[in-house]
Amino acid sequence: MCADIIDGNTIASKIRAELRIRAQALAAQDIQPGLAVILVGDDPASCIYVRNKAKACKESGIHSEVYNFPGETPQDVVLEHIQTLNANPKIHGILVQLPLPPHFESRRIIAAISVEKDVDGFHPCNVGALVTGHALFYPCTPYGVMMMLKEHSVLIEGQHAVVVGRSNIVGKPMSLMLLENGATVTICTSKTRDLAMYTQTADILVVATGKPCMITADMVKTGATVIDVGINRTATGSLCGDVDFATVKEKAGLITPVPGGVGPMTITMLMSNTIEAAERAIHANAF
Ligand SMILES: Nc1nc(=O)c2c([nH]1)NC[C@@H]1CN(c3ccc(C(=O)N[C@@H](CCC(=O)O)C(=O)O)cc3)C=[N+]21
Ligand SMILES: [Mg+2]
Repeated sequence: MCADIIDGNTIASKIRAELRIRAQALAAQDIQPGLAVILVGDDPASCIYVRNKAKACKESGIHSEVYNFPGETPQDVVLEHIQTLNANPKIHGILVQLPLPPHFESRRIIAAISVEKDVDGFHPCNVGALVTGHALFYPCTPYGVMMMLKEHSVLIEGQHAVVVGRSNIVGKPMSLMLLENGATVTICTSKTRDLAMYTQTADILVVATGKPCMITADMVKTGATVIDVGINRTATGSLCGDVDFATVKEKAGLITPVPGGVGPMTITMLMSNTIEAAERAIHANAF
């Protein structure tokens, strides 16, 4: 068996074309969706992501502002800036690039973002809403994964989904979204005892551990859908995922590549959440 590839770039451009139409409809009402991105420090990977986000905004008709604070900025300065953005009617979405420098408490920073502008879906209120099935914003990476599954008509209801990774950004919300769609969900970590025993029974396997090539062909069921959320930079500067793509693609039914898989979808769903926030702001202002 040789897997079909789930092409993140192709699905992302299709969704972005739809988003541009929604942005044009907003423009006709004199509203331009606005996203503020806060970056603290100069981590090279974070800088690349933030640049990609700004570029995607431009392509989708979204106004974007990037605030790059020096790494040693006091937390209170950033908290105050978030308050200013919360009150700015031109800004519909606020994203604070993670990870933050060690002297920051990410929990406090995230909690300071207005719930209506939390396009990452990381605010505790939005996490609670997701848990109870009333999400305001789906976190961008798992949202992108769900769109990829939908685009390829992957059956979710009744299927066994195994998520490897338990982060607040990917693993936990991913598990909840698969559960919401009727999957039987198993959450593992990279340290799960006899991990292969679980992954071998997965109809849908989502891997987000940050451990390069940790999922090998022997760990995957023939015909499974394999989603690789990992982005690891090798010593030579190239990118690789958490899945050993070369061997797993010979056994899986569907598989995402790295790069060109989940990454472009993450940014696209950020654009989608920002446009959604701008559309909601019109209705809120109508009263
Ligand atoms: N508050 C916050 N929200 C995030 O959503 C967030 C974050 N912090 N911190 C970092 C992670 C990572 N992330 C990526 C987005 C796009 C690509 C992406 O476009 N990847 C390209 C390759 C890009 C490259 O060449 O490095 C691809 O996979 O094809 C990757 C990773 C968003 N994150
Ligand atoms: Mg995200």
